[in-house]
This record gives sequence, C-alpha cells and structure tokens, in this order.
Amino acid sequence: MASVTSSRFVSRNSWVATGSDPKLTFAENGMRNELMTRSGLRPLNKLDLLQLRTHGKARQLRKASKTQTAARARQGVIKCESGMTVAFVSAEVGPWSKTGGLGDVLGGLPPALAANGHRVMTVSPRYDQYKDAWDTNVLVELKVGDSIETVRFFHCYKRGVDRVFVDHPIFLEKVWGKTGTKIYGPKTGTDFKDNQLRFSLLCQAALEAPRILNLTSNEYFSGPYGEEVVFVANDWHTALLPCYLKSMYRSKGIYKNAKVAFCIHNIAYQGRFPFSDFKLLNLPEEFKGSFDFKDGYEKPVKGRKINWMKAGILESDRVLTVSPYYAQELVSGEDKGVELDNIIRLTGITGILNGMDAQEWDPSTDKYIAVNYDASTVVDAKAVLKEELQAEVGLPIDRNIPVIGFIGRLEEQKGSDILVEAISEFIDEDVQIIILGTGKKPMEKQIEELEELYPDKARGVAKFNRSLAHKITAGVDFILIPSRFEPCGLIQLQAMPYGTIPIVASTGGLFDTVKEGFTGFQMGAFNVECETVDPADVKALATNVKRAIKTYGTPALTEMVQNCMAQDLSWKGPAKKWENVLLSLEVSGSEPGIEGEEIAPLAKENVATP
Ligand SMILES: Nc1ncnc2c1ncn2[C@@H]1O[C@H](COP(=O)(O)OP(=O)(O)O[C@H]2O[C@H](CO)[C@@H](O)[C@H](O)[C@H]2O)[C@@H](O)[C@H]1O
Ligand SMILES: OC[C@H]1O[C@H](O[C@H]2[C@H](O)[C@@H](O)[C@@H](O[C@H]3[C@H](O)[C@@H](O)[C@@H](O)O[C@@H]3CO)O[C@@H]2CO)[C@H](O)[C@@H](O)[C@@H]1O
Repeated sequence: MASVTSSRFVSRNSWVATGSDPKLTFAENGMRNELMTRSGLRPLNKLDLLQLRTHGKARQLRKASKTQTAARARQGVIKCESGMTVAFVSAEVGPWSKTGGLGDVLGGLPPALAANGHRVMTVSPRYDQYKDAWDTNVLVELKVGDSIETVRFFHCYKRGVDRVFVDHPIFLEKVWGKTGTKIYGPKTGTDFKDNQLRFSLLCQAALEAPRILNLTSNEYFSGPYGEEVVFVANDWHTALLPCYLKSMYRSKGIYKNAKVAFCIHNIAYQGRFPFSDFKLLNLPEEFKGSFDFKDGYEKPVKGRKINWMKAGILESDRVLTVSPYYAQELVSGEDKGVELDNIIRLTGITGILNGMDAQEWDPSTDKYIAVNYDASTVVDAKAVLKEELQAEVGLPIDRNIPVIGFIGRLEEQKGSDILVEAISEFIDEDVQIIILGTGKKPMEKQIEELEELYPDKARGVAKFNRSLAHKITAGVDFILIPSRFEPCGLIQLQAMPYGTIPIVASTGGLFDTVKEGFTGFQMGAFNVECETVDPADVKALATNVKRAIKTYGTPALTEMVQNCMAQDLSWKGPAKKWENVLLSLEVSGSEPGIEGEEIAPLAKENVATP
C-alpha cells in the first residue's frame, strides 16, 4: 500500500538484533548482527571475519557507542561507521536520461564515490518508463506553483548507487519515449513553458527522498538516508534546492547540519525568467535578492529578471565546477563568467576535472567496434576500424589517409560553425572529416550539406547515435574540438584511451587535459562571442589541422598515441578530489571513505559491472 507524507519520516522495516557470539568483540558482534540481518541471516564465516579484522572495519566499529547502535536499531537504520551520505540532484542522469555531458557525469561520479565507501543516491526525473526502476510506493505531496502535486518515487540500485527517479506527469507526459531529446523543451533552443514548475518539483522531491525512502538495497547501509546529507546540486535546474532546504526544512529544525554543494557544468544556461515569476517558486521574500538580476537582453523579457543559477551559487555552501581552468575563466570577466563573474568572485569556486566512464570508453572491451585493441595493437586495429568507419559513412576506403572526427551538441559553444567555415581551407590536404552531432536545425543542415560539397572528403551525420560515436572515436586519427568555451569536455577524455589525438581550442577543461605536443594539439583560445564566426578562429583552426596532419605517420604521432593511451582518465582520481571537498563541508557523521577493498566490495563489484 502506498504511503503519502509531506514531511514525516516513514520506515516500514523493523530491525531485529540477532544473537551474539561470545568469542567476538562487541563491535564485531554488532557487525555480525548487522550483516546477518542484511544478508538474510547468513551467519558470518571465517573469511568474513578475517576481512573485518584485516581491513580495519572491526576497529572502526569498535568506536561506535552502544547508544548509537541501539538508536539506529530502533530507527531501522543500519549505517557503516565511515563515509558520507551524499545525494546528487540533476535534470539528467546517464544512461537513463542524457542530452550531453551532464548526464555522463551523473552516471559516472556517484558510483566512483560509492566505491570509496560513501552512501550515495542520485535524484532525477522519471522521464520514461525505465525498465529497471521499480515503484517504491512512497508518495509525497508538494506545493508546486499554486497547486498541490502528488509525486511518487521509483528506484533501482546500480553500481553501488541508489538511483531515485521522481515520477510525475510533468516529466513523463512530455518526454516519454523521447528521453534524449526532449528533456528541456520540444526542440533545441525552445524551452517548455513550465520548466520552472518542473524543476521546482524536482528540487522539493529531492529534499524529501533522503528522509522518506527506506532503502535497503545496499549491503552496507540501509534504512532512510536521514538528515546528515551532503546534497550536490547540478546546474540551474537544481538551484532552488538550497533555498527550499533553508526555507522549508531548516526553519523547522530539519536538515540542520545538511549542506549543499552547487556544481556548474555550463554557465551559459542560467535559468533567467521574468522577475514576476518569483512568486511561482513559493519562496519567502528574503530570497528575492539572491535571484534578482538585470541584463541588457530582451529574452525572455526586457529588463529585470530572476536568475536561478545566481541564487544557486549564493545560497549553497560551496560552489564547484568541472575543471580548474574553467574555474579561473568564470571569474575572469563578464564574457566568460556570463555576467555571474562578480557573484562567483564573492563565493569562490573550486574546479575539479571530470573523469569519464572508463568501462564504456575502453577500446579493449568496447562492444560497438569490430576489433578490440590496446596500446600494443593500436596501429593495426585502428587501420581496420578506420576502413569500417569509412564504409559506414560512405567515404572512400583508405587506411592511409588521416581522418578527423567531431562529436558534439550542435550549438555555438562547440564551434561546429567555425569548423564548417574552415573546412575549405584545409580540405585540399590529404584528409577526410566526419562530423556527428545534433542540436540547432541550421547547424544540422550545415553539416549534412558537407557531403554535397566534398563528396570524397567529408560527411556530417545529424543524429544522436551512441554506436557511431564509439566507431568515430576509435576509427579516426584526430578528434577536433573547436569550442568557443568548454567547461570540461568529455569528448577528448573519451578519445584519448583510443589513441585518438585531440586538436582543441585552448579553453576550460580542454586546456587542462590536452598537453600540447604530448597528448594533442592546442589551437589557442577562440572568440567567445557566439553571434559571429571570427575569421581569426577559422584561420587558427585550419592552420592547426594542417599542423596535426603533418605529424601523421611520424614517430612523433606514434609517441603521442602511446602517451594518450597511458593515462588514467577514469573517475577514480576526480572522485577522491570530490570526496575531500565534500568532507570539508563537515556535515556531522561524515568521515573519509576507506580506500581499498574494505568498505564497499559490493559497490566496487558493481562499479566494475555496469
Ligand atoms: N550526436 C551524438 N551522438 C552520440 N553521443 C553524443 C552526441 N553528441 C554528444 N554525445 C555525447 O554526449 C557527451 C557530451 O559531452 P560534453 O563534455 O561535450 O558535454 P556537454 O557540452 O553536453 O556538457 C557540459 O557538461 C559536461 C559535464 O560536466 C562538460 O564536460 C562540458 O564541458 C559541458 O559543456 C559525450 O558523452 C558524447 O559522447
Ligand atoms: O548535458 C548537456 C547540457 O544539458 C544542460 O543544458 C540544457 C540547459 O540547461 C537547458 O536550459 C536547455 O538550454 C536551452 C536554453 O534554456 C534556451 O534558452 C536556449 O538557449 O536553448 C538552450 C538549448 O536548447 O537545454 C540545454 C541542453 O541542450 C546542462 O545545463 C548543460 O550543462 C549540459 O551541457
């Protein structure tokens, strides 16, 4: 039977202690009982005990007081005595929903934190009838705009992470069956009119989830997450979360110690709306100042506006972004900080480079490519994969011609328009180019026309096609990323393990991750002005493409291929940095995770098995 609650904690599990073994310490007995309860009363065997002792878990548990254990037992909460409790909130979570890199990050970072011994959930909309997520039968009523809406939670447990999906027609009715393309609006560049209500609902539901969902899927933690939570809000869609946390919960003594980290994946999208819309958000007047924003633009209305991202930045406890260089760019001035530079200078910002999904993007196991390879077989394998790719897109088959790829959302950010203008300046070289992307219709048209203009040299595919993205990444020699700005960029991270050399604009994470002459080519920074194509950028692009092509077949390129493939670009390193930042928020009960095998072998296993 479903339970409806607006603020009340609901737990249906009663926790029953099992018998104790006099040969074990109190802490070991506690752990034994917890494990038995969670594992369906499986008694601990010698191996389990040895693991507890040798890996220091028992030592940690000894620290736990009898009172704490008894209190948790009464609440039905079982929690390991280490790690943090983290809730990521986002409009996209891959692979369930993704329009680009935001979905990827929400897919990859949470499992990596879980593998370090933290209890981690993600909360995102249920845009579709995901076949692997089940109805929890837990309902809440939330005030959204003028009406009271009933929201349901769906859940699955994957790769050590509780994936929570917020179910409401406001998401499902619009996007159902077309998850990838209609998350924010009916088409690229057009937003759904009720996006503010949609994301207000998401933020409120996300604040309920840790308190009311009685999740028991994790071997090491079970019961509700409770209130000692670190929330990680992502981009403007989740900017109301810190505001609601303060106005609806902390004011009532709930989430007193919870903290919010706000991560900027792209400052270009801020959620600017008419000032009068503030009333839709159901926030007290005192928050108005944090939203208040004036710009010189007429969209969506002339003059004074509310700016969701501004409020997210100001009302959160910590602001992060996805690369150190982008963090610098954001405070460098109005153009790169997109008029929030002054606000970010006030709060400060930390840049942590993204990782990438090292299982999906691994040439030795990639299921989308015909030949798997590693650093010792890269040369032969890439020649075969290049021919397959040429055949698939209809270019002349020639394993000896250098091939350049481009993958990305077709928006001014990514510079596909600069690339299209530059092609004529380098296409007379011995080279082919393949472009894959979706986005703005005129830009899609631009890339599709390339086949007519350069039938033996260029192809543009206007599709969102995961399989082709993998085939391009593996089959081309160079991947071109001519972004006007790029907070981190995942394309170059995905390409390098395939021995595919990035040619990048020197911005954001592209500057941080591609080392000139060692792992790729830097083209210099491009003009961030999106209205026009700067002829200087067209020239720089063509010059650098020619420079890269000249290395084709030389030992210098062979060395770069090896340098690229030797790097660890997985989420492991970034997750450690995230862990340190989130720990510094000092939510009570937060402790470092345990590196190694100790705390979450199951999470690790799951990280390794998508
Ligand atoms: N047509 C297509 N077919 C198949 N797959 C496609 C595709 N077009 C794009 N993709 C995939 O979508 C992702 C795009 O990654 P980016 O880093 O370019 O993200 P994006 O700019 O969307 O995100 C923002 O957030 C991320 C995450 O923080 C930042 O890295 C980035 O700089 C910032 O702009 C990649 O996984 C790519 O393979
Ligand atoms: O993962 C890819 C990106 O997804 C998010 O960006 C979306 C953005 O947050 C939405 O608001 C919307 O942006 C549109 C914008 O609102 C509108 O005014 C107009 O400028 O067109 C924009 C594009 O349609 O869609 C974006 C995705 O296309 C996320 O915020 C980004 O960090 C990610 O890069």
